[in-house]
Amino acid sequence: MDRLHIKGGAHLNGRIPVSGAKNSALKLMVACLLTDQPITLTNMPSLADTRFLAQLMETLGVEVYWPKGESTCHLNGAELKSTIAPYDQVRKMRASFNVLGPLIARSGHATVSLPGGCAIGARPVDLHLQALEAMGADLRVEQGYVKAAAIHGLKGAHINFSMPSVGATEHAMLTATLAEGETVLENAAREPEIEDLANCLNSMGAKITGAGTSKIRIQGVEKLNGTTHAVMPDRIEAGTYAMAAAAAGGDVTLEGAPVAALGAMISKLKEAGVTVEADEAANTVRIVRNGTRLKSVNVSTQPHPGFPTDLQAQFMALMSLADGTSIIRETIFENRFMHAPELQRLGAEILVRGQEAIVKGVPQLTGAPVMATDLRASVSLVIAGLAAEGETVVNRIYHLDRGFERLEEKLNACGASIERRSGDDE
Ligand SMILES: CC(=O)N[C@H]1[C@@H](OP(=O)(O)OP(=O)(O)OC[C@H]2O[C@@H](n3ccc(=O)[nH]c3=O)[C@H](O)[C@@H]2O)O[C@H](CO)[C@@H](O)[C@@H]1O
Ligand SMILES: C=C(OP(=O)(O)O)C(=O)O
Repeated sequence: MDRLHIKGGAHLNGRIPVSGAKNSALKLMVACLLTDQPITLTNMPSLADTRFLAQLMETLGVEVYWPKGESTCHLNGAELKSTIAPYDQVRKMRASFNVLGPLIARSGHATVSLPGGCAIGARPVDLHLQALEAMGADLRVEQGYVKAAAIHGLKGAHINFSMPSVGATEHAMLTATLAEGETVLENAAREPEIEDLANCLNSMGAKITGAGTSKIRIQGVEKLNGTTHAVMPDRIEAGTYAMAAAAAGGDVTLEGAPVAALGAMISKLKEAGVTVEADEAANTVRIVRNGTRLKSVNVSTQPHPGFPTDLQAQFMALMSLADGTSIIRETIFENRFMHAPELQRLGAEILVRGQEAIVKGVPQLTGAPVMATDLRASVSLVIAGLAAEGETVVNRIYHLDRGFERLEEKLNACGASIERRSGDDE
């Protein structure tokens, strides 16, 4: 298993290009199931998750042309050959479950394994299933699979989500594009990736309005066309590198950053005493911290436009070094503090009480062997390792490879010292 050896203590200086967003790319790939015409996605991040989903697409009969090292992915679902998404190809990530509705819309039936993804909470799929049932799908859950059929086709429906769910909103929106009549989604999630998906679907001929607000209307159409669409930049990757620069110190400019989507993160960094220069026209964010100690800041994760749960672990690494005590509340997932005991190995002082972590900042962290437990937890350990004195070894980095493209290369280009080695955990 690969691990990262990080020599901490160096300031980061330079420019980091932001890759396409994993959480957008995955749902955009699923959209190819809705049409028999080719879809071309540019700015595609080459990640374990996107490559793995490409394999599931191939199992379903989609022709995928995406050479290694290229950021353009061609998907052609002219003829689907299967409507079964097997356990082994769905269990590793959340987004793969979103093939269920599109397969029903396209073929009238589907059998899809219950999903996996980061182990950060119970993560039920009840809202996904309720939305599909409201559109007329008959569903049974048997032996870990959802078996679905819509003998009379899918019909538009009025769906009022009991909580905003990113995955359920996207799933319902994808499915409703080909349902008969109008679908209205109330209390929909407002994450920017939902807007990205709606823009792509509209360019395929869908009729979606309101994406990015809590009320989305989808007027079903008979057929969708192919398209070419650029995946939006990854706000979580951008936020992660912003926090890495803030923790290690230095002067880093993020290039191709989705500035408008980073509002909550930028204001928290500023509160912590970091200089942040965001330029929306140039799509850049400059992060500067030289010498001054970070200030402690409280944060509570919230659905967009609030502070994202996918940046909570990274912010905890940062607050481990702040002057004072900060309270970090996780309100989206019930088990997303697994990085706390690992950060403690580096000398962080963190007390977890239910949904709150109380972080008492220390002046200096010290390198140690740690273990990655999920995607964002892993990268929080990289951030802490960059700021720590001495060597940190992050074991089990396959989690990291799910969501960060060329992480060592990007950080080393700014002066970090990160080396990937294979072999047993240390
Ligand atoms: C691939 C992808 O895009 N993953 C992101 C997506 O996950 P995902 O789409 O899984 O997250 P959701 O927004 O659905 O989850 C939010 C909350 O709703 C709950 N819930 C969700 C669905 C459901 O049917 N029933 C239910 O109770 C979840 O357990 C969680 O407590 O949004 C999360 C919240 O921004 C991010 O952390 C993930 O990185
Ligand atoms: C939680 C994440 O991914 P997934 O939803 O696939 O588990 C994430 O990207 O942080």
